[in-house]
Amino acid sequence: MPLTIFKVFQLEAAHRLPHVPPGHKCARVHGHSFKVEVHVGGPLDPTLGWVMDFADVKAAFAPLHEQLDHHYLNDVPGLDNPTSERIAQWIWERLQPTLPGLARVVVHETCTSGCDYRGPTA
Ligand SMILES: Nc1nc2c(c(=O)[nH]1)N=C([C@H](O)[C@H](O)COP(=O)(O)OP(=O)(O)OP(=O)(O)O)CN2
Ligand SMILES: [Zn+2]
Repeated sequence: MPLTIFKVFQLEAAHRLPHVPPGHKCARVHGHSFKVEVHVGGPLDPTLGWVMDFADVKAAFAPLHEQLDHHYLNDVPGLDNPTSERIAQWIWERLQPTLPGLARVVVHETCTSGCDYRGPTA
């Protein structure tokens, strides 16, 4: 990809990880201020001077933000085990059909941890 652009989204959500060993802190319900980066690659439009309008990235992500923000992620269909990895894949699968050039979905679960997903063929 010659150029990639990205947009960052913030979402507040709760989750628990149902398959961690007994006593693991993440077995308990807890919340995060997740940050999601959506990266889109492609050629530069010579007239507009951009890969894609940031507003189009925001519009594509909006229905997913609606499903995730201020929700208990374990209740979201397809997210019964909402690790950073599964959340990144979940977003990719739903975004890819409507966002040509999707290159990366990065989920920051905390300030220090997260997942960088570049699609199933990367
Ligand atoms: N590979 C993964 N490991 C963990 C995930 C995950 O999604 N993928 N998730 C968690 C927990 O949900 C937890 O909320 C985040 O874990 P952690 O980074 O350990 O959180 P801390 O804020 O306690 O981290 P410190 O930087 O050590 O303070 C666990 N593991
Ligand atoms: Zn967590």
